Amino acid sequence: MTLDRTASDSLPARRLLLVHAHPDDEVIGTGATMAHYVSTGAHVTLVTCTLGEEGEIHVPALSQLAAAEADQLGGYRLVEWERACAALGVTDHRMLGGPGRYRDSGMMGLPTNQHPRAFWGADLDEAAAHLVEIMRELRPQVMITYDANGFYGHPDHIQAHRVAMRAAELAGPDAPEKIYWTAMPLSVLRDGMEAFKESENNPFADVESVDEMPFGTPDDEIAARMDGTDHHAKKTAAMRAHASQIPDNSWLYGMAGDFGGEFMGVEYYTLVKGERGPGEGPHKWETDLFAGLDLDGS
Ligand SMILES: CC(=O)N[C@H]1[C@@H](O[C@@H]2[C@H](O)[C@H](O)[C@@H](O)[C@H](O)[C@H]2O)O[C@H](CO)[C@@H](O)[C@@H]1O
Ligand SMILES: [Zn+2]
Repeated sequence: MTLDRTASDSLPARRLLLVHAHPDDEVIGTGATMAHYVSTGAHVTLVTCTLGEEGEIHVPALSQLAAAEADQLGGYRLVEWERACAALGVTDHRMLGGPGRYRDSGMMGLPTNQHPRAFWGADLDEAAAHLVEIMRELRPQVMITYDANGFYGHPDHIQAHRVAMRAAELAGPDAPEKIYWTAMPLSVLRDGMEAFKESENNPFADVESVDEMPFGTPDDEIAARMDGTDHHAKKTAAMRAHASQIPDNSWLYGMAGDFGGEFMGVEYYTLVKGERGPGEGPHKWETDLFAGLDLDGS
């Protein structure tokens, strides 16, 4: 079967697709990876599934935009999201089904999960079809999304995982050859707990052990370590674009500042589809998500 030539013929040889739930997830979990691949000439496509309408607001002057007030936070976060993508150098950023198609479901168990447009209640195949269309257009070789728990259990993250994986099933020959899920090695979590012990803004303050965290992956189950410390400043600038969600006193800035690039500029992944390419270190972690792919014919 010969495929209709798609837009991908005119795109760079390496094409990366990321599927995230809300504006700001892209930078927190994968900002350095995105900046790295943009800077090395790959085509990076970000698909975000909701506008983040149910988010908290950490800028007092914007408090009336909240869902329970003027319900305008989604439109505001769309602009933050575009500015964050610009800071990372990402020009291809899309909302799944178009801006406003799927609504932020709120935290698990809240009544907002039942909103008629809540992403959590979306029809899986209908939502996946929007992503299949993008896969057919771009034929990305690599896709990044979350694990089945959505990394930390948020319903929109779980649904983003389900939609991304379903689309990869439906896309057939246009599906990504390699699929990664965002992850945090237990060794890094432990080091982070230790490093933050004396910090006044300690995100681990209420945690006795990493086993209490909703995320954490044994080091030998991690497949890739993306060192984007060269892009640590872009990631920080992109975080600042999400000011309604990431306040100036956020512990994330503490990570970026006090603990250097390891916590902010390095991002980790498990590999759930495709062959692992050559790697480095005791666990042979890949340092390139396109490692091992034949990019000539793709
Ligand atoms: C990083 C992320 O996924 N943020 C989501 C999340 O935000 C949390 C929510 O506001 C919660 O009430 C806070 O206690 C928690 O600190 C926040 O991380 O959920 C929001 C609502 O669905 C979502 O808009 C936000 O992007
Ligand atoms: Zn999120």
